[in-house]
Amino acid sequence: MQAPPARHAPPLDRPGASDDAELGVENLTVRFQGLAAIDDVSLKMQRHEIFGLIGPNGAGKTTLVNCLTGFQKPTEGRVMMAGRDITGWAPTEFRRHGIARTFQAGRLFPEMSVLENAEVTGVGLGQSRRTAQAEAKELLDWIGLGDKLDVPASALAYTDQRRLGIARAMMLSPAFVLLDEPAAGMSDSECEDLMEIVQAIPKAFICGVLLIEHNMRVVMGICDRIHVLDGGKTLAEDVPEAIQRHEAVMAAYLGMEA
Ligand SMILES: Nc1ncnc2c1ncn2[C@@H]1O[C@H](COP(=O)(O)OP(=O)(O)OP(=O)(O)O)[C@@H](O)[C@H]1O
Repeated sequence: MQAPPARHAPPLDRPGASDDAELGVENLTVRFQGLAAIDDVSLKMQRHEIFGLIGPNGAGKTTLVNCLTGFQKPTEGRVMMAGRDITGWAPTEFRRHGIARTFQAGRLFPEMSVLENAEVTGVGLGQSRRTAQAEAKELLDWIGLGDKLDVPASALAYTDQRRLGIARAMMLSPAFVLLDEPAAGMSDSECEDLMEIVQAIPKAFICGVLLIEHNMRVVMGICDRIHVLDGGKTLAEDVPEAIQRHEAVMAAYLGMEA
């Protein structure tokens, strides 16, 4: 893989997206037919860090990310960026203001080429085709897909589909990117590659990363801080070394892969 290009997110071209902007939720609750998928959770992340979000299946991780990207309206509480209440925004507004995400299921356009998949994101966000293509090529090169630009997304290996999902999310240099289980189904060496990519993002793009991941080697290896959810509630938030020693966290994960 090539070294990441020295690119920087233009800091003030989006409302609230200054270098020290924070993204977070305050007293967030999401109920589905009475069940609290998220129960009074508060957290805050910054643009220079990799922030892990972990918890057993059904803990509420995806629901929280859906709230942080406009895909889910909270029942109570607020979503905040740089001190601004952005709770009611639609997903496209979140994306236009520099909050991007990947999806567990990929959501690629299978018949379109790798390059077109990234390019179409830029065009959808208002770039000219030429600008979008140039940025897409640069990003795809960086992420290790530079030799597969013309390959249809459907023909990509699973891990390459994940890379393409990340490249698409990085179009227009977001201020924050939320990665939903990027290492799922990857081998150890593929995980190493992925960790290198994710680790480069905060410095190369001045972009905070929120990482949902079940692979504890990945989470403990690259996160600056980790927030643990269990049954929709915050169980702990701390640096990886402390989370690994946290008794309630260990109990919640008992029997799970460590
Ligand atoms: N649209 C929905 N309607 C009803 N219940 C939902 C909906 N989305 C999520 N839930 C429920 O909310 C809870 C939290 O789900 P969520 O997918 O956020 O957890 P998760 O931590 O991401 O789990 P996993 O690790 O398995 O992806 C679960 O009990 C789930 O069944």
